[in-house]
Amino acid sequence: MESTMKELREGAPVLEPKSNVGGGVEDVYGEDRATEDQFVTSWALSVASGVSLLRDPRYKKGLAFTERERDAHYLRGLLPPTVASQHLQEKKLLHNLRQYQLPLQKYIAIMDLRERNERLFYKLLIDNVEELLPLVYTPTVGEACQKYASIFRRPEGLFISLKERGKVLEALKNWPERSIQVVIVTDGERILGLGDLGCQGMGIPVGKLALYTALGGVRPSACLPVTIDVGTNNEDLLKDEFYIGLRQRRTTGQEYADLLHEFMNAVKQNYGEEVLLQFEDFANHNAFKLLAKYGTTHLVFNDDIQGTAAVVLAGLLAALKVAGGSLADHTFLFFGAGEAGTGIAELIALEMSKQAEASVEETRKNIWLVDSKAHRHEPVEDLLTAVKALKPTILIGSAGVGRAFTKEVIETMTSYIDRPLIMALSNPTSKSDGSPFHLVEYNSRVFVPGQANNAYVFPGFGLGLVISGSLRVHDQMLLAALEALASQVSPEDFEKGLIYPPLRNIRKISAQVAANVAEVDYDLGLATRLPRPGNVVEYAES
Ligand SMILES: NC(=O)C1=CN([C@@H]2O[C@H](COP(=O)(O)OP(=O)(O)OC[C@H]3O[C@@H](n4cnc5c(N)ncnc54)[C@H](OP(=O)(O)O)[C@@H]3O)[C@@H](O)[C@H]2O)C=CC1
Ligand SMILES: CC(=O)C(=O)O
Ligand SMILES: [Mg+2]
Repeated sequence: MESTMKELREGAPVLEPKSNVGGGVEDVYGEDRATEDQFVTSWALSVASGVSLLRDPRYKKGLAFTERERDAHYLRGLLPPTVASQHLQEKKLLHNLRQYQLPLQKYIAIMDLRERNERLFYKLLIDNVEELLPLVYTPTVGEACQKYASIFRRPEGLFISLKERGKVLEALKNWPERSIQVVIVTDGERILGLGDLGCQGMGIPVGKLALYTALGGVRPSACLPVTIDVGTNNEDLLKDEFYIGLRQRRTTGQEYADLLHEFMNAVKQNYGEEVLLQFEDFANHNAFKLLAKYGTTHLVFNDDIQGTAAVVLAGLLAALKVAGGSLADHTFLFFGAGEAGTGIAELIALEMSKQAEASVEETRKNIWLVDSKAHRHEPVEDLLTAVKALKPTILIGSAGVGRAFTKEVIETMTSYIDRPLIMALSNPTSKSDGSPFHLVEYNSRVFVPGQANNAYVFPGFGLGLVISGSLRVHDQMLLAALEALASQVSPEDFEKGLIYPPLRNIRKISAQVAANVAEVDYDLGLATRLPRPGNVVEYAES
């Protein structure tokens, strides 16, 4: 004991970065085990101790510091005598959180926890994912973005505005972490279904990256949330005296492209070829262009287009296991022909062409998309007329418009098919048919509506790219990811009418998704972390 104490006081034993399988993902900082109730060595530039340790959100444990840690880290007298387990801290926090009436109050409380005690935040999120996901993520994060200026306490993530033109690399270098593996970037123009929230869109990359850690196991310090601020066309924000972003209308054209280009190149220059850049909540007119432009030079992934597509197709494949038949037996109608709708439609067409050995052009013929103007059909007035005319057997909502799937629409579908498949994807609740949904009790039976959300795939997908050191995203990886997700739906889930596995299993699901994605990376020769691990699932789980 004496010698251990001495060792710790004189500086904890140096952790040798282990070159474990593939290299580059070794847990030098102990973060991968961050939620375990374990002895903490507080690595910073120097070993933090005393008051500075108690104030360090990454290493502090509050009352959970053990007697041994209190001696080793000069904490004697700075804490009350009780040593509380992490489990007890978690119980107290959950109790406190449940006292708040409003979801936004809960959001503020949980994000405050993240600022105070990162380990406890992630532990809480991991253990209570079903309860807390709607706070950290959709729908509450949408409200938080709308009210971002008024609840703003301290900056989170990196803000790259037009003021940083020519200095983007400098701004990246100001970020305290060096080993970044995942960047999520938004320009705030299409935040969920809420439209242009400008600089206040930052809540989205921050929330999604919290899920990268909690759901996908990527260490927090390797995650970088970024908001590109090129102005906003939201008149209310421009008039709001508390607005935190650039007070000008959105820059477009060359100026926009130049800032994005400088950013994309600076990220690659600073963090290397294998850094994953996830585009999130860009408006339609930029999202497809950016993905096409940078898909060949960077490791980029658009969650709204690609992640959503993988999740929805996984749900369809799972549903077909119950309903029988194949994708080709169905007529698809999308309400909303944007990033989500067309992304899903294209992936369905690709999978159908694989299954039916037909051309993608041919398989697209069973898929219809409706926006506020109709196309390749006599113009139709509304969704109901479209349903009557096309008789879809699968209806997917991705228009960001609320209350569109009326009783009449559903009843029309049930008039020609016993069990239509209906997926309401739009977010958040105020702009949708209500994802996530409440339980429904009917004829003494309780129905649990599933939530088709890209959170089922992106954390595992990103982890797969990270652990294999992928250089590019390929459609085959999306197919591999969705197959992994669909395979996780158990007979018990089907029994309950579910086509997605419960979110409480999400870390296991993410590991499976990651493993499938990494396997494709290796197969396609796009992986740089060599040698290829023997058991990729175990590797992802580790
Ligand atoms: N569940 C999930 O995982 C995901 C959900 N989403 C949600 O899906 C929604 C759409 O996102 P995204 O596709 O990226 O957005 P886009 O802006 O790219 O697309 C929206 C589409 O809806 C159409 N639309 C808008 N208003 C109407 C209307 N009144 N009637 C018919 N069509 C309409 C638009 O076309 P036009 O304006 O020309 O009519 C456009 O085709 C959002 O609510 C978003 O939050 C997105 C990604 C993932
Ligand atoms: C879930 C998501 O990515 C969206 O609604 O934009
Ligand atoms: Mg999104």
